[in-house]
Amino acid sequence: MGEHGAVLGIRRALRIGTRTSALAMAQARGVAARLEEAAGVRVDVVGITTAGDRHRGALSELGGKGAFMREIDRALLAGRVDLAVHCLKDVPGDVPRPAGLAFAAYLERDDTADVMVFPRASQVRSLAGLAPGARVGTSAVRRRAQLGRLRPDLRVENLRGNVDSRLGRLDAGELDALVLARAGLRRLGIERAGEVLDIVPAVGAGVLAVDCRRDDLDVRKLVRGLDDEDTRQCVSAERAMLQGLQGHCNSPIAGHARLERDGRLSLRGMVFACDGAKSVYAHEWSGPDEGESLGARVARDLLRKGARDLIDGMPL
Ligand SMILES: NCc1[nH]cc(CCC(=O)O)c1CC(=O)O
Repeated sequence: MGEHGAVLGIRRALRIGTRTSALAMAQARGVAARLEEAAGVRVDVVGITTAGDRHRGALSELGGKGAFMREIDRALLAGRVDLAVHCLKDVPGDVPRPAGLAFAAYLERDDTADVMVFPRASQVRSLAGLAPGARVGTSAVRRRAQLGRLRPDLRVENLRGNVDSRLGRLDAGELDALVLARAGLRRLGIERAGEVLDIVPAVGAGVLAVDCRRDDLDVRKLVRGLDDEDTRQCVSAERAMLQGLQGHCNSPIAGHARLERDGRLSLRGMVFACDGAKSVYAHEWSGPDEGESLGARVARDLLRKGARDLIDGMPL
């Protein structure tokens, strides 16, 4: 047993709670493997079905917020699991996280690109190649709005469900194209040629966050070893912007922070009307370690430019 085995006392194995989708399980297994290697403890993955996964209808019927997290938060707080792995992109910005939990690590950011993929049988391989009025599947209003700006003629259809079932419906000919995160496809080991879309990513895109009980200092210390400092800086800015905008889990909001070569943080934020016909944009810089105030500043600028009406104009 490694150095941390002793630190963890009598706990000979740690349990990671996560959603049961193939993507969530693959992500959690990746984190488990890294922890096992770093700490020499056994790490098991426990799949937890959430209300959001069980529910087939519109998410608004569940009250929207946190439908994919509540059961996992409870399991973690109750000690049924010791850790949880979340796509930061899916963590709502308008509901506070439970006070007893803390993100102990943000893994190094993966790809943030949104890609358009096409049916295997189709000859079309680009957004520009789609026929007028072609059907494109996505459930994210951020993607819908930005597609509307690029190709207002497309028929964007609301499509929920896991990546595999979406691709199945695409290949079955129900849709002419689908927009997905390239990071998700990579983590699932799915090879599909697609076109990277020139759209602004979601807040937290491509970032996995590892959640722990706040008072579980042994585990927090161990998990902190997986934290990527540059990613933490960027997400602190993006999340502060989202909080400043009180964005919900499916708001028409895009935000992307980067660390410039000179060490400054840069944050671009955009808020759209649902068809993309209107939008507001802000881009600001700050020194390093000033992500929170940078995010607040960009949010204020967007609100001053009319973001509130665009966000509230969206049905949840
Ligand atoms: N809402 C689903 C979701 N949450 C995170 C990812 C992909 C990985 C990431 O961006 O962290 C996906 C799949 C997708 O949007 O295609």
